[in-house]
Amino acid sequence: MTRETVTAKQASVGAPGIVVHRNADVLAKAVAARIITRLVDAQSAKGSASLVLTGGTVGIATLAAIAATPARDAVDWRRLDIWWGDERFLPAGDKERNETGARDALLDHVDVDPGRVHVMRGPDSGMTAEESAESYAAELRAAARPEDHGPVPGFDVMLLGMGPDAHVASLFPGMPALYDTRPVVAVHGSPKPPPTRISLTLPAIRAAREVWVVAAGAEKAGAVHLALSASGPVQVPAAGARGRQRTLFLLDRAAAGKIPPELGRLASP
Ligand SMILES: O=C(O)[C@H](O)[C@@H](O)[C@H](O)[C@H](O)COP(=O)(O)O
Repeated sequence: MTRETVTAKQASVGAPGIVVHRNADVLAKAVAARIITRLVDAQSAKGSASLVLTGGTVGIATLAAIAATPARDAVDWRRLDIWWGDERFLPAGDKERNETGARDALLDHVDVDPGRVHVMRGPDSGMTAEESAESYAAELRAAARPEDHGPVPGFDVMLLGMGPDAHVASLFPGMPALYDTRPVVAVHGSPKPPPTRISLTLPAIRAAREVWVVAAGAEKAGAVHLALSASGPVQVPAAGARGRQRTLFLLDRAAAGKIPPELGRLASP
């Protein structure tokens, strides 16, 4: 696995770390290995772990890479809480749901505890999108502990795909969800179909111990550049995606093509 990392300058406290891989396939496999290690460490330290999943090509490819590696058996899947950063507001089983993609890629192939797989409900639940968002917020609040200091649990790892417009989850530039202080909101009029979604907001994203933004392809390079520069999160939502303890941008070379010079040169061209 070829990995180029930005110079040590980038590793300053608070600044996102950047790790660049040869291509999207190596990226997915490398993120899979990183997730497995992080979950094993968390379970060793505190007996359980929590992982927030994302939709999108890299997000789902990463889950498939986890399923494909024997190292997946190092994770105690029964002691893992699984959440979503966003969901398309579609009926359970719809192939366009992020949940369906995650189940097909990984969750149906490992021994998860169904009671610890926290899905964002669709219209088949009888709830409106707003009610589904409120229901998910209540589930998050019930899972939060005193040490989390808020209504959202301190997720060990939150995976976030990123769009070419620098959206993360279903937080699209300039839309009302970016001004919302609640942890979960309904999104209407999403520029990325389908139009109605449920999404964590930036305050909920920032409750995570670690936020890992994963992106591949030249079409993401501009958004990566903006997200790593001094951009405002309303116009560049990925610029607001920061973990309490650590933030990583896990990229392929194409998506890293416009890394700002002030962030250091890639270790090798
Ligand atoms: O519901 C969704 O669509 C995702 O959660 C979304 O945030 C996705 O991760 C990005 O749009 C990147 O998607 P790609 O990796 O397919 O470009």
